[in-house]
Amino acid sequence: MADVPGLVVTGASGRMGQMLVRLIGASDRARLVGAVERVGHDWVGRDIGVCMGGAPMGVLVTDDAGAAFQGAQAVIDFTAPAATVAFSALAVRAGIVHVIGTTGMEDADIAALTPGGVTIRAGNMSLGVNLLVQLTQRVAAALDADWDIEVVEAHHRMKVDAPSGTALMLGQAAAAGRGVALADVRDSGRDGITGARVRGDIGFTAIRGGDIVGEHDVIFATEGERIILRHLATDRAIFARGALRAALWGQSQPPGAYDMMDVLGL
Ligand SMILES: NC(=O)C1=CN([C@@H]2O[C@H](COP(=O)(O)OP(=O)(O)OC[C@H]3O[C@@H](n4cnc5c(N)ncnc54)[C@H](OP(=O)(O)O)[C@@H]3O)[C@@H](O)[C@H]2O)C=CC1
Ligand SMILES: O=C(O)C1=N[C@H](C(=O)O)C[C@H](O)C1
Repeated sequence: MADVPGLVVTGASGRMGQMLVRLIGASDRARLVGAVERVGHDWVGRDIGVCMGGAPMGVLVTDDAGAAFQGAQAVIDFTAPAATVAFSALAVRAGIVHVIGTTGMEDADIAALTPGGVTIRAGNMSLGVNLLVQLTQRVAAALDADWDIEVVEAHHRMKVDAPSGTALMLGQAAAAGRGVALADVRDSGRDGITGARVRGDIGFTAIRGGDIVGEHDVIFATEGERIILRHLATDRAIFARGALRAALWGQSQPPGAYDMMDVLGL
């Protein structure tokens, strides 16, 4: 196993962190060499496998990301925007691939990522959603603005950002298909006397409840008919598998900023 890439998982106690630790632990194409949590987290200093309620995995949770990255080949990072920006500098310094699943990143966060390394960032790492992004762009390109475009997403009650990263990917694809910038046509969070829909706008609606893993509809609605493109995620493993694939793919890439379309060859 020593000849397969060593991976670090940040936010190791999180929903995605634990999913990734399990996936990497069971993989024969990568090995887990680090698990990072924030300073003061009660898992720090303990074996990650035991913390997750299983057998020891021989990796102690650390709050020292810089040390964890040294000697690894990649870090898989599903945390929060400020943490991801900080991990970016440490990943480039350590010369390792940075796979970023974190969503809710503003333009300023993206601009603050440290250049010079291999960075793979996507608001959704699943094959299905990345195909849906392409379909959305094609359908939007085929239809004119008589067709209203609405993106509806649903997630679990603990999600902190809206619209979801996936919804924004889909909105950007629809805007690209139409040949417009999403920032010019984005309509999020209707409430009250909103007035009639503006022709050409792309609307976003976010539902939050229970344990919904992630659901996305792109609705194209016109007089007398509707087209709905839909992706339903029922298992977070789809995101973890995509992230592991990205970390392995990144090992043979020159420095640059990549996304899952690059990884999947779409
Ligand atoms: N791109 C994709 O395919 C997917 C993206 N996501 C995104 O991934 C992110 C995480 O989602 P999820 O796992 O559900 O969220 P969780 O809240 O369950 O996990 C986030 C983890 O990151 C930790 N964290 C936050 N800040 C730091 C820090 N400074 N240092 C170390 N650890 C830190 C949190 O610790 P603490 O609890 O102490 O705050 C927590 O353990 C979200 O942005 C989500 O939208 C999710 C699924 C798929
Ligand atoms: O927070 C989540 O859970 C998810 N986040 C991503 C997003 O914001 O789109 C991907 C997936 O939908 C799950």
